[in-house]
Amino acid sequence: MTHPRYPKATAPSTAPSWSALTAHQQVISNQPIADLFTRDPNRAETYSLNAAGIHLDFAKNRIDDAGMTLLCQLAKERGLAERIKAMYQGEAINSTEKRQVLHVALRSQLGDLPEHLRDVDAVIAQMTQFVTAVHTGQWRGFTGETITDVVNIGIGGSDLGPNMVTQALTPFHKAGIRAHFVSNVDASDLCETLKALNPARTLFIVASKTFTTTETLTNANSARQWLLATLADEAAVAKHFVAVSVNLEKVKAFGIDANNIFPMWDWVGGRYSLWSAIGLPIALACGMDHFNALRAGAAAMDEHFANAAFEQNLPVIMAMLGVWYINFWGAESQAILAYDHYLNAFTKYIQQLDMESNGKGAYLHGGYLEHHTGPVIWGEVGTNGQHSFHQLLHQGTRFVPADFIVSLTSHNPLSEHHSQLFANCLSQSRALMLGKSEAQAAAEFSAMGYSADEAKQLAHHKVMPGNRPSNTLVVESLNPKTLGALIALYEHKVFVQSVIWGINAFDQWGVELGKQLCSEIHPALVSSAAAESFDPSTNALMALYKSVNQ
Ligand SMILES: O=P(O)(O)OC[C@H]1O[C@](O)(CO)[C@@H](O)[C@@H]1O
Repeated sequence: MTHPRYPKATAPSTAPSWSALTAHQQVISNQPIADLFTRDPNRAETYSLNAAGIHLDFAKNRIDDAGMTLLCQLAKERGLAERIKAMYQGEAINSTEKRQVLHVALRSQLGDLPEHLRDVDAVIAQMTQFVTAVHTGQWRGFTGETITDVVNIGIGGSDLGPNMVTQALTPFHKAGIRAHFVSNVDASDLCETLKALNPARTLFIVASKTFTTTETLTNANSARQWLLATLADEAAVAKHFVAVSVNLEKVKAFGIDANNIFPMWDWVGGRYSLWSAIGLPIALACGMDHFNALRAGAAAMDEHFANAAFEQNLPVIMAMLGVWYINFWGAESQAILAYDHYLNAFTKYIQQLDMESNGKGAYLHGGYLEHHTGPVIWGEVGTNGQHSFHQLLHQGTRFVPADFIVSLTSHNPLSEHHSQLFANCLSQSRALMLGKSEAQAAAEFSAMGYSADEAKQLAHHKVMPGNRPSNTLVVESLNPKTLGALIALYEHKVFVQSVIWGINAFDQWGVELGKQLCSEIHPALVSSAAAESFDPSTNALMALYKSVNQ
């Protein structure tokens, strides 16, 4: 990466531990992970930590004590302790947007909040009242029917978090109410969702921090038309639409009753907002008690993150191992492999959290980076991924660190399903670590009856290099509390990495250009005039669209 300006002063490579880590990587690069267990019989124990109901086993990593010490030293040299304090104390650490970053305040337990954040309690109280009213049938639709279906209309942080958590907490859903999520401007998303719904029993939540997001406003307008097509009275909107936003004026202009607005604040980033009223669909699906337990789980992780020494700090350890692989081993991606079907949407959620936060190329105080930042996040629930892309994890030429996530117990204890699932999870991390040597592979072919020559030749195709690192995160049970802690763990991991890299994890200017261009392209696309003012490729593709749509 070559950029014209590069301020050496803020580069992480100027930290004394950086060059020591570069040298240490050379020392350790030929060391099999399995040998680290031989050298240190207590490794499984010493490379495991527990906090907020989460057990982290990071023993299957290409790191030793000296390396861990250097990584923690790097965190210290980059001023991590001060940055954590600055975030918790409400300094405007989102400096490019001049904003505080206070998602941590959203999970403070009631009564804990300083004066200027008391609004959080007020919104939680408003949510509690509303959720109770919907659940008890006190809140009814325009024709007097109770609400059976809630449709959250939002995108990005106003969709991925609540959507993922609502799915993950399916075993905790209340009977009689279903949550749906519409995010895509593709009408198929909205139309397919509405197909099975009765307008008289449907409540829409328009979730948009800014209330300017085109996809959300387009979907909300179409949802309102769908509602009014049946209920045929503008007054129905007040009984079927609520909104969550910072932008109260824009919500009112849309026609949503002032009493139906759940406020949020500019100090909550979209991808960190599921703890605010953006979590309303979670609370409606599961009840306020479970929503508060989710917040409490996150609060327990917040406390651990703020107080534990770096050497025992789960988010710090995971973040520094990520830095180790990205900046010293050349890893370009990170697999998130949840062995829990309820975490089906977890990787997608982490994609926004990590990639929108740390997909950056400039230093916090200006100047371009000369080192890599956030990885490509990808993955799928186990065991499904095993029959799809794990081939690449095991034998591909790429180096992909993986996080395995698994529960000790199942919400559906059916015959041997859970033991099979758990065994598969352990087998994958073990296979990644151990691999298979050429001699082992050849012996397997010989045992199958191949000649010595054939066995030798075919062996290459069965060789697995091994030494592919992974973390394993274990919870006793996937419940609101452990899920809250798990999400907060990843939030803080991402923040720690941003501090090491010297970037701002809390802005997202990179998404703006596409929005700007769309505001130019869309009017030209629907105009009858030929599009000629764009690049030739774009002009030609617009002409193609117009040839069938006009
Ligand atoms: O809640 P809003 O303002 O509609 O924004 C939705 C999403 O759009 C983004 O700005 C990116 O396009 C995300 O950061 C945000 O979560």
